[in-house]
Amino acid sequence: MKSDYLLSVTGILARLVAGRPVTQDELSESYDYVVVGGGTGGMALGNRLSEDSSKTVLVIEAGSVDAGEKEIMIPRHYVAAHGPYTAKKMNWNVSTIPQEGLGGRKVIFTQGKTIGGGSALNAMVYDRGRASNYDSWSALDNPGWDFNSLLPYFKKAETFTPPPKDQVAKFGVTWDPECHGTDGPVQSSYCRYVYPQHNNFMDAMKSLGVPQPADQSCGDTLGAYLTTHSIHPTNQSRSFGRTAWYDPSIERQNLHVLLETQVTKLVMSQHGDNVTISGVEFASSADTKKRTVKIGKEAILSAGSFRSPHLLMLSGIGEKTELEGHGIKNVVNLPGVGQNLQDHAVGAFIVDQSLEKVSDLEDPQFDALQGDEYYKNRTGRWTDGLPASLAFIPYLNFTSDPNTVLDAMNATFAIGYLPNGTHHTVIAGYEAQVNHIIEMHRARSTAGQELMYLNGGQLFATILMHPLSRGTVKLASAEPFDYPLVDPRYISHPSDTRLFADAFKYDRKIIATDAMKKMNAKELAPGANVTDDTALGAVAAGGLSTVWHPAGTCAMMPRELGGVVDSQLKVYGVKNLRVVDASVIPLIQAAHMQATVYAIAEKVSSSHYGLLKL
Ligand SMILES: Cc1cc2nc3c(=O)[nH]c(=O)nc-3n(C[C@H](O)[C@H](O)[C@H](O)COP(=O)(O)OP(=O)(O)OC[C@H]3O[C@@H](n4cnc5c(N)ncnc54)[C@H](O)[C@@H]3O)c2cc1C
Repeated sequence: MKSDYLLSVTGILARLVAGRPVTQDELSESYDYVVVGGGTGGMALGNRLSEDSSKTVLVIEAGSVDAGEKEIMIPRHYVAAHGPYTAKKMNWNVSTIPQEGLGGRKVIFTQGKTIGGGSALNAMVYDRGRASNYDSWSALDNPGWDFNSLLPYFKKAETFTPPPKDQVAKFGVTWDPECHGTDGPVQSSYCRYVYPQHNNFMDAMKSLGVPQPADQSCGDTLGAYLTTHSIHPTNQSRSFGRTAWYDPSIERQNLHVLLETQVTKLVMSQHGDNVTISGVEFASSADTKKRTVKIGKEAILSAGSFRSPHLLMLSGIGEKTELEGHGIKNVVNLPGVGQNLQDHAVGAFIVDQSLEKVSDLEDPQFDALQGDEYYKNRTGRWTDGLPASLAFIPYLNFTSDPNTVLDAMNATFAIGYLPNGTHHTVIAGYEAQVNHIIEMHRARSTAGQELMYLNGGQLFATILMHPLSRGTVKLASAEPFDYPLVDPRYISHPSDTRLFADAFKYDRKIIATDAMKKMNAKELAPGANVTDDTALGAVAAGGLSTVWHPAGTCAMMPRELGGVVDSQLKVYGVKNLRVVDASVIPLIQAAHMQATVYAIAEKVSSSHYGLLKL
């Protein structure tokens, strides 16, 4: 075990242990940067910030580090990545509060609690939103966050590998190398196994006028295609926060990672209106003694869309009345904290089709053979298990009634569906967002739904890309080990239900295409007898779930629009505190999350925003 002594910038002689996580007793008294949460954004930051060997960096992660278990690493076991195995130690195991729109049902909300956070448990889809999505961030008064400005950071995080020749020949995959990175830490490649039914899907989509984009990473995501995943192309295993960012940096002597420790509060000093973070408080459990570590330069919250706002509130940053209601002194009155929660809800259309039996991994003998093939050649069904055939479809392309749906989204009416008592600045921010959503739908410059064609076409999953419903994250109590109350308020805006009804009707058009008829595709659910919008909406509500994409709860927007961080991701009213995770996304993009979170971390840790130079 190597050890060393370094002089930190604050002049404190610090004992730094390299090559492994540190224990609480091995911590230095002070670090230049303390990153709270070693998840998707946090571990990327920990890595990038510690590239400068003159800076000391501490990452504090509530979970532990995986040991390369098959449940984490192998695509075939993806479902296990948010199943019982990981539930024991890598998942926060939380649910939403009862959802009014879902008849009081709670939704289980998997959240990673390990190095890599969500990137360790997710379905590995590695994609980007449409250019207009990021351009709308910029238009919400965040200069520098349009697609073209973000593209270099998407590329910086990525090493892209094109599909093998046989896959190109069989499935017509296209790509544009100009839009990809070649030496970033995160691997992006195509799943080695592709269902033969992918071609039926592509043909069906084509016959309905849905094109295949040359490469979705270039800003034009609309259309149907085979997506890339964060998978290592050689060994067909997960590329994520641990493999991409933690493993390559843990040997650095200026980086400390403290595991199984929860940050409980930010320690502040206040002189008049000047608020500075002087340290962070942490503990390994509710029963153990709390300790603190000092901060030389900045604290960075990367605890995810539920826990970053939670920590702000526990520390006195948030809506005054809510905090005081829990006996917490309000240091900065920031009503946007924990508001503006957006998530991608999903509804299912179930299909019976007989082209090929696709669930044969349930046959233990077949599964074992496929396992052997995986370990020997890294091919076969074990390299699948993930969503791969996707279509991003503009709303006006699948609704039968374009004018009515857009009129019903009207921002002036939409604010009536926000939670009672929403602060006027948050309302103003929401109105601005809704206007952007309507504009993107009208111009067909974004997707209304992502259609996932799963298990070779046995399940069509509709994911609502731009929800108008907004939820909240609130304190359950002032006790830091009590998980906050998560209320996504699914389908609280009626337009969201309407989109699911429109999508189900469109699914019926898909299975009526010649390409699907060849597979004898037949609707199993909702069922042909369910036809009117109200009944289809009720079916959607009955089965509605999440694809675990919470965002927006520490939104990057002006303060007068309910924003929590400015366009440098600095928390308003505090001198040296940033948030770098999915919570800063002001308006959720029509895409999955991880590539965007990495791009955010890459951008903020580049010299552009001066984080490294402060
Ligand atoms: C099951 C599942 C499937 C998904 N599928 C996909 C997909 O296919 N593609 C995609 O792009 N996205 C997917 N996502 C979403 C994506 O993974 C997340 O949006 C992304 O990982 C969020 O990154 P983050 O940095 O905001 O938070 P996280 O990665 O969740 O990181 C937060 C970290 O902070 C830690 N933490 C929290 N509180 C504290 C505290 N008080 N003290 C110390 N540490 C703390 C947590 O343990 C966690 O490690 C999926 C997510 C899930 C859960």
